[in-house]
Amino acid sequence: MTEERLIDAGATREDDALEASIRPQRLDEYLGQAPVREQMQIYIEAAKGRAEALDHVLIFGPPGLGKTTLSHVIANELGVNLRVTSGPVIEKAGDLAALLTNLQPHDVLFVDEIHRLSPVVEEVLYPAMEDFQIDIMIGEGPAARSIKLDLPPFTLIGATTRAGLLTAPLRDRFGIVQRLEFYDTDELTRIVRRSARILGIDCAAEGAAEIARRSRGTPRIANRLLRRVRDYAQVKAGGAITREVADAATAMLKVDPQGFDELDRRLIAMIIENFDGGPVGVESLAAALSEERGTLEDVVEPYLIQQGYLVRTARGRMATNRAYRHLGLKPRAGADDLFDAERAGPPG
Ligand SMILES: Nc1ncnc2c1ncn2[C@@H]1O[C@H](COP(=O)(O)OP(=O)(O)OP(=O)(O)O)[C@@H](O)[C@H]1O
Ligand SMILES: [Mg+2]
Repeated sequence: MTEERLIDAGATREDDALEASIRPQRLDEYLGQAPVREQMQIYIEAAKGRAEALDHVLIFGPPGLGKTTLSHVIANELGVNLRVTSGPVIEKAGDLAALLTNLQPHDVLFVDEIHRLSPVVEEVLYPAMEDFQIDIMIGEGPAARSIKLDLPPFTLIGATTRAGLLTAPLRDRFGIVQRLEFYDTDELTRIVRRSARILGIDCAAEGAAEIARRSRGTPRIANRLLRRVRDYAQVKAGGAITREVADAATAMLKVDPQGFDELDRRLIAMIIENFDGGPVGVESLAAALSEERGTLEDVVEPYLIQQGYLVRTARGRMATNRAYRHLGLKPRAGADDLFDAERAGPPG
């Protein structure tokens, strides 16, 4: 993919630039995700009340739903420093040791893409998480010996789009596991209105709702669409984002009313037109679409499944009747009954 997709949930440079001003800092600005927010509020207050480090937190969910944001919010609410790193960046055990030994008591160490830690580094992390201790090797050859170092009590926050790729021992060491869900239209509407307020954009409630509906359940996309619609409003409509303006702007941007992007549509069309509606294995699908299997599994499928356009069955992916209708095709007779029966089986 060379061209940047408007609806792509991944972060871009422009996102990064505006990020600082609109990223929620406190729990009460973190909209939606009510169960996560309520639980975290209790855990944070309890840890502070006991003057302890918060238990380690694993946050998982598709790109752009607020994993990084939540980790910042948690550190802010705890009133501690946040150190940020990521799985692929920590190459050697020594890199991790250096990070850990530099923490202040109760600090948060945020490890993004934690499923990409190397096994050697992961080994160092286990005793660090469990006992706040690390074993490091001093010297080389026959004279080498390992010494134990005490660490300050700290909180590890791990984020991943792929909880399934985490090793069991690592997963087990997180006392708190939070799964982020796609946002509904009301929640995204509130997020758009909040961002508009901060960026000084004149945006009516119905305009915000229109943007929210087309944002693929994802705050990052909602914020990005808001900026593009603002451009349109400024040049074509005197600045204010009304429902009509949001409609016209998103139509110009060719954003699907369902918020689907090009890849969503290609995937649905591929299953229906080339694989007769499925079931088709994810590898075949990835090859046919010239996409990586991981992209399909982490980025594309979760939303399509949540919206009921796709099901994962033991034998592969299948398009639902809703997917047929989305492409303006006639559903296969009795197809969804079959899916319902198969949905009960293990995912494949
Ligand atoms: N609950 C929320 N309320 C308001 N805005 C949010 C919320 N969650 C995320 N955002 C906004 O969405 C943007 C993307 O969120 P974030 O960077 O935390 O996603 P992520 O899950 O870490 O994505 P990735 O997997 O790509 O790292 C942020 O700029 C933030 O402003
Ligand atoms: Mg992130």
